[in-house]
Formats: sequence, C-alpha cells, structure tokens
Amino acid sequence: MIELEGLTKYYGEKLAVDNLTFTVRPGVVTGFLGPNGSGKSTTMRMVLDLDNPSAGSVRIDGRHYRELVDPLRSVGALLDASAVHGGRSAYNHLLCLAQSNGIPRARVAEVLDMVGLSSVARKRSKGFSLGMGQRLGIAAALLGDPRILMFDEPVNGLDPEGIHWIRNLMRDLAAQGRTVFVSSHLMAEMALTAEHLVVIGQGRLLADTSMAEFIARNSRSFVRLRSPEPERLRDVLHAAGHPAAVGPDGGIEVEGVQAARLGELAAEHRITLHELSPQRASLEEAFMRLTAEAVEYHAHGQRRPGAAAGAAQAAPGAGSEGGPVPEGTAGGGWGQDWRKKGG
Ligand SMILES: Nc1ncnc2c1ncn2[C@@H]1O[C@H](COP(=O)(O)OP(=O)(O)OP(=O)(O)O)[C@@H](O)[C@H]1O
Repeated sequence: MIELEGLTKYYGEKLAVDNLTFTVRPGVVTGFLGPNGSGKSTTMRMVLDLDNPSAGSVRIDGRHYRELVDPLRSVGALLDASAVHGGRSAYNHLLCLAQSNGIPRARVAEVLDMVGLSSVARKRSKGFSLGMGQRLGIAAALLGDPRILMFDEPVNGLDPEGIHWIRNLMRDLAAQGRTVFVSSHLMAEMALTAEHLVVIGQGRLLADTSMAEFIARNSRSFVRLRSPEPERLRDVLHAAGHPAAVGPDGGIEVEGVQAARLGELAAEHRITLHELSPQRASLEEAFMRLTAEAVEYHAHGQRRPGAAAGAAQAAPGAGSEGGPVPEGTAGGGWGQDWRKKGG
C-alpha cells in the first residue's frame, strides 16, 4: 500500500504537487493520469525518496522509504528506462542491483526470462532498442519480488506484443495481491489495464475512484436509435416519459433508459428500428472533460480540451472504452504531439 498525505512539492515558485492525499491499494492496478506537467513523475519520485517533499509525507506499507531495509524488496519502480549504465550488459546491470540489495544471483536470470531478454542478457544495454530498454527497466523493478510496483509510462517504446505483455503482467501482479501504480498517456491502454484511477491536474487531486465510476461520472451515456419513422418514434418516446434529442448525426438519443426497454417500446408500437445501440463515452473523453481546466500545455492550433469535452458531450464516441474521440474535436491533442518526453 502507498499512502500519500498532504504531499506537496515546490520547485522555486512553481507548485508542482499540491497537497495530494490518496492511498494506492493492493490487489488492483491503479492508473495515475494527468495532463503533461501535472506532477505525476514528481509524485512518483517523492514516493521513492528521489525528491524531497516541501510538505506532507509518503508511507510505503506504513514506512518511509528511508526506513526500508532492502528497498528493492519492498518497492520496485520503472521511472526512467534510459537511466541504465549503457556499457554494462543487461545481466551485469541487474546483478549489480541484486548484489547491493541482498537479492540472490539466481533471481537475475529469472527476471531476464520473465521480460524476454534472456537471449540478449550478455549484450551491452546501450545497443538496446527503446522497447528492450523498457523491458530491462521492468526487470529491475521486478528483481526484488516487491509487494509494491510503480511504473511511469511503462508501455513507451513497446510494440503491440510488448504492450499486451505488460498489460497482462500488471494485471497478474495485482492479482497476486501486489500494489501496482502505473502512469500512462495512453488512455485506451489504461482503460484496458487499470481498475482504479487517480487523476491529477496542476498538481491537485481531481479524482480517486474506480475506472467504471470515473467514466460514468465524467461522461454521458445514452442509447442511439434510428428509424424510418423518426417523428413517430419521438412521439412514442415522449409519451412514455423518455424525452429524446436528435444527435449531430441525425440519430435519436435517449438518456437514462435501458436499450432493451426502448426496443420493447418501439415493438409495442410497431415502429421499425434500424439502430438501437447503447453509447458509452471513452476514458479519453471522460478524462478530457475532467481535466479541461487543468491542462497546462496546449498545442498550437488546437482547440482547448474543454472544447473537446463539450463536443464530446454533444457527440459521445461511437463506442467502447478507449474508442476514438469524435472527429472534429481536439481529442488528438492528448496524444503524442503533447508529450514533453516523446515516445
Ligand atoms: N527538477 C525540476 N525543476 C523545476 N521544475 C520541475 C522539475 N521537475 C518538474 N518540474 C515542473 O513540475 C511540474 C510537474 O512536472 P512532472 O514532470 O512531475 O509532471 P508529469 O505529470 O510527470 O508530466 P509529463 O506527463 O509531461 O511527464 C511541471 O511544471 C514541471 O515543469
């Protein structure tokens, strides 16, 4: 368990982390979301005692990082995968870490196997691709078989197979009862991986909730209907106490009623339906809506995310979690072009 209490960080005048209080619990993957510069990395660094808080505290299973006897056995982290001595082989890099943390040598081969780097274990890591570097960083995090794992942007540079692998790895680690705390810019990926979310904006806590509740609270769900008799359908819906709106694509949209009930109603009145589809906003839309006011860096020539959220409200995505933000919104702004770090 990771417990933050009133955690605050100033860099000079700049308030990077603003009085954060939340608990990351074991057993589920907790996603850590926030726009660029919102303080995610700073928070993670303070958990690992790599940065001193200006105020507040962090406890790892009840103790401060400095009180941990063998820190790697308590908490494993991937913060910056490039922070590896490039002249060393993957094996030697992990062996040094193991030896300085009282971890048996045999564990090195085990984690290399877990991350799929056994065949290049004796190669110098400076020749590694971005994805291989990420895997090596993940191997280091897993080395001490810790109860707590933190990953900052773990899927950066990974290919689809690698992304699939880390998603399953994080879920497995959580299912084993570990605490898994992961930041990512990839909303669709986060929607597939995390069960719980902590969202920050400009250093402040915006949400600490389950994924399902976050999406439900910050987005609009409705059922879209299409019929060759739209006016009669709207009259029937209205008479049944289900006011309908016409969506931007001409579909009839009804909130707060199950699709099955609407289908039955249409059948009772012998109205043909060409579409009857429940619409759920994506995590990305919900995120854009919540953080619209907290985005610090805006790409030139793009609409503010607030505008995107508004548009998303008028036309929620066609779909599933992690689905595309509707065309014409600034949804793409929460993507690669916005990253400071790249990749
Ligand atoms: N060492 C530092 N010195 C001064 N300011 C810093 C330092 N590190 C971070 N900051 C500032 O603190 C704020 C939070 O940065 P941080 O890197 O924690 O955000 P982030 O949410 O991880 O961003 P990103 O998603 O872009 O990685 C930013 O405004 C950043 O410019």
